[in-house]
Amino acid sequence: MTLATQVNDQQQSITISGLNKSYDHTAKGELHYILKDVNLTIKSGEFFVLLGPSGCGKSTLLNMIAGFVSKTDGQLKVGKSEVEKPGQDRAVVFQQADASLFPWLNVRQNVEFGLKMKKVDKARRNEISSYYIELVGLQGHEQKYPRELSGGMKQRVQLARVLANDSSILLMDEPFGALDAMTRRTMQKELSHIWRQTGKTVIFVTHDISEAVLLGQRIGIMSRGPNSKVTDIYDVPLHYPRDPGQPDFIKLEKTIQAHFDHEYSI
Ligand SMILES: Nc1ncnc2c1ncn2[C@@H]1O[C@H](COP(=O)(O)OP(=O)(O)OP(=O)(O)O)[C@@H](O)[C@H]1O
Repeated sequence: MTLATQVNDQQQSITISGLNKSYDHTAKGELHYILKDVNLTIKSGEFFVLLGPSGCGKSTLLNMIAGFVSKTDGQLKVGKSEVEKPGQDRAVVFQQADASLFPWLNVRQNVEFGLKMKKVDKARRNEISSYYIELVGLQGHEQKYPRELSGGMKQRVQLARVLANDSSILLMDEPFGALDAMTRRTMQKELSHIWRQTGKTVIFVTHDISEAVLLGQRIGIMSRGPNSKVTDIYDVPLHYPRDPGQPDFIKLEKTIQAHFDHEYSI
């Protein structure tokens, strides 16, 4: 089965220019910036990784793109439109799948939830959910409830639901951070495979250099906060699927590690 008509129909890039975010003021009454002068363009269909130390503002930036958090000033556009609120073109995958799955719905019902809200008819819902359940490797588990699933399986349900809703942009906030190493590696492989199959735009937040090099076409490095911004962008000129044992992979990992070592040594 192919759902090719369902994807790639909303191609749009993300343009961020002079973007600032402040929640409060300093003692002198000046704005205290979490993010200051963020400039970034993410191409449609790109797999872009945001990498930075804990607390630098990665989630804040992702949530601003999602429309959950408002900007203080600057420009943040998806396609030609300024982001002002959440939209169906953007979907967020959180670190904890538990918070986003409905415990009273089984796997298929969770995956179909958004489609039902959009009043997609039952036969089509079934077709779409079957496709994505298979894509994330959950066939045979359709009737199970979240409490009967492992952490990795729940994360797959979250991913299948987001894919079924057909947002063109996936915003992923450390989605595999809570998984054990083996499950995490499997999920990374599957996500990379799914991205290559669907052509969606992915913005993936992590503080794990190896994960960034494994998945991203480009890696945006965020500086330590406050006044955090994207200071450097690394291209990852490695073919997929990538092998973390490969010399060029290790070399890039080391280069990025040296970047952080340098920043923290000053
Ligand atoms: N609602 C809020 N009000 C005030 N400050 C906030 C709020 N949300 C986040 N912050 C602050 O913004 C900064 C960036 O937080 P954010 O969660 O974006 O960082 P992060 O890079 O995603 O961190 P981590 O990798 O640890 O998840 C932190 O100093 C945090 O305390």
